[in-house]
Amino acid sequence: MTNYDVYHGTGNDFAVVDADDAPEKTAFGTNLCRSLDVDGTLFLGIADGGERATMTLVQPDGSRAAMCGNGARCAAKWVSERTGRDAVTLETGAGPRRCTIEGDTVTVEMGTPAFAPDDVPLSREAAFVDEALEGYAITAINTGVPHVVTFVDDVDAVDLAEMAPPIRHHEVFPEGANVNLATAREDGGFDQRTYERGVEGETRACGTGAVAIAVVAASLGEIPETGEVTVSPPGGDLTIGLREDETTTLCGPTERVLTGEVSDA
Ligand SMILES: N[C@@H](CCC[C@H](N)C(=O)O)C(=O)O
Repeated sequence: MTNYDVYHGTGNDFAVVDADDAPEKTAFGTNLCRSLDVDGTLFLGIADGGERATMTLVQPDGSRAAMCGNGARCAAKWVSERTGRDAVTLETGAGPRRCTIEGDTVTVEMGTPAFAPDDVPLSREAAFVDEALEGYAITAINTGVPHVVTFVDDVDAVDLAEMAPPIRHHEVFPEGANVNLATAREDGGFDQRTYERGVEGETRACGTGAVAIAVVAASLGEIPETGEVTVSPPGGDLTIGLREDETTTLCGPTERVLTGEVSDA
């Protein structure tokens, strides 16, 4: 039997498994996603007494994602509950990500987002900034994984399940893209809805997507280039920090919802 915990970060939910307990990750992680109906399985390997941990995300379709903002928040909370530490560096496919834990609130250093075609990646040599694609004005960015952001009058008035797949699978994105809708609110924040690659559907929150919305909004002159902005997916509020050195942070609540065990067979 293998033990697991289920956490969510603003409604983005994950099974969390000790990497040492699961020699095979892809089939095991995919099956766990499907049986628990969660957005991903995180395999975590604590190292250096809890100073560091490796993080591998297996998604419901069997794919692996280099980075996951809400997954990183849940992972840091899981490590903290085992080590008693209030900080951990997660080794992700997108590089090391320092996380700090204060009670149930976790902040992740999300690094520097990139618009360059090789970084997103794009199958062309020019960045994709506020340009029409499949009927929407979109901007493409990598915040650890590829994202598309489009600003609309009302995120809830759009049929995300219908509009997102042609963009998510468009040939201009050789590795695909997560698709984010954003609506500016009068309080300076943004409403968010995200269709996620790997889940192949809408999730209740996406951390790398929230960072993408804030950074794209700043780059288009919609909000100041530095400071904090609240981005609100259906699952709650996320605080995005935009720094002068162009690095970003993601902060929000986490919650452990259940603990269980599953047969390895
Ligand atoms: N939910 C995540 C993003 C997970 C990765 C994404 N589905 C992909 O395949 O790129 C987040 O909180 O950032």
